[in-house]
Amino acid sequence: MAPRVVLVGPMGAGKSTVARRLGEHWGLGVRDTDQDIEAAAGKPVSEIFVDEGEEHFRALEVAAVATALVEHDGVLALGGGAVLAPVTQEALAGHTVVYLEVGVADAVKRVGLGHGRPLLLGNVRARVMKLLEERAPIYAAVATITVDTNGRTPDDVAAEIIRRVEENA
Ligand SMILES: Nc1ncnc2c1ncn2[C@@H]1O[C@H](COP(=O)(O)OP(=O)(O)OP(=O)(O)O)[C@@H](O)[C@H]1O
Ligand SMILES: O=C(O)C1=C[C@@H](O)[C@@H](O)[C@H](O)C1
Ligand SMILES: [Mg+2]
Repeated sequence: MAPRVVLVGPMGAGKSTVARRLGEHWGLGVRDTDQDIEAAAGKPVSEIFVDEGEEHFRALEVAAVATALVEHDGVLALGGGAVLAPVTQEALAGHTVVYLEVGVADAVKRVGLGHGRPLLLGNVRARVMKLLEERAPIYAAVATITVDTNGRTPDDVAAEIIRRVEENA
C-alpha cells in the first residue's frame, strides 16, 4: 500500500487545501500528517511546540510520516517541515511526491498573521523568506513533480497535478 500522491511544500503552499481537491476528484481518502499528530496528542501543533518543543514535534512527525506512507493509499499531505528529516527524505524515495512551489508574496498572503503556525511567530514575512530559502532545494530534491502555485487557484493547481500524475501512471 502506498499513497497515490504525497504533497510537500512550505506553509501556505496549499498542501491541505489541494489534497482535499485531489481526494474528491479521485474518490480517495485524504490524510494530513499535522492532523494525525494533533489527533494523537489531543492538541494543536502550536501547543505541542509550546509544551514539548519543536524537537519533540519533529520526532512525532518522523513517526507519523513513516506510518502514513505504509498505511495510507490515498492523498497524503505532509507538514511543511517534514522533509527536513533525512530519514523522511529516504522514506519518500519511490513515491510520487508533488512539490507545491510558492514564492514569498503568495505564501505571506495565504498564511495571513500565521495563526497556528508557530515557526512564523514574530515577523511573518521575514520568517517565510528564510524558510523558503533554506527549504526550497530540499523540496525540489524529494519531489518527482513540481507545480508552481503562484497566482493560481487551488482548483487550477489540483487540475495540473491530476493531469501530470495520470500522464506518469
Ligand atoms: N493556490 C491558492 N491560491 C490562493 N489561496 C490558497 C491557495 N492554496 C491554498 N490557499 C489558501 O492558503 C491558506 C493556506 O493553505 P493550506 O492550509 O492548504 O496550506 P498548507 O500548505 O497545508 O500549510 P501548512 O504547512 O501550514 O499546513 C488557506 O487559507 C488556503 O485556503
Ligand atoms: O514548516 C514547518 O516547519 C511547519 C509546518 C506546519 O505544517 C506544521 O507542521 C508546523 O507548524 C511546522
Ligand atoms: Mg497543511
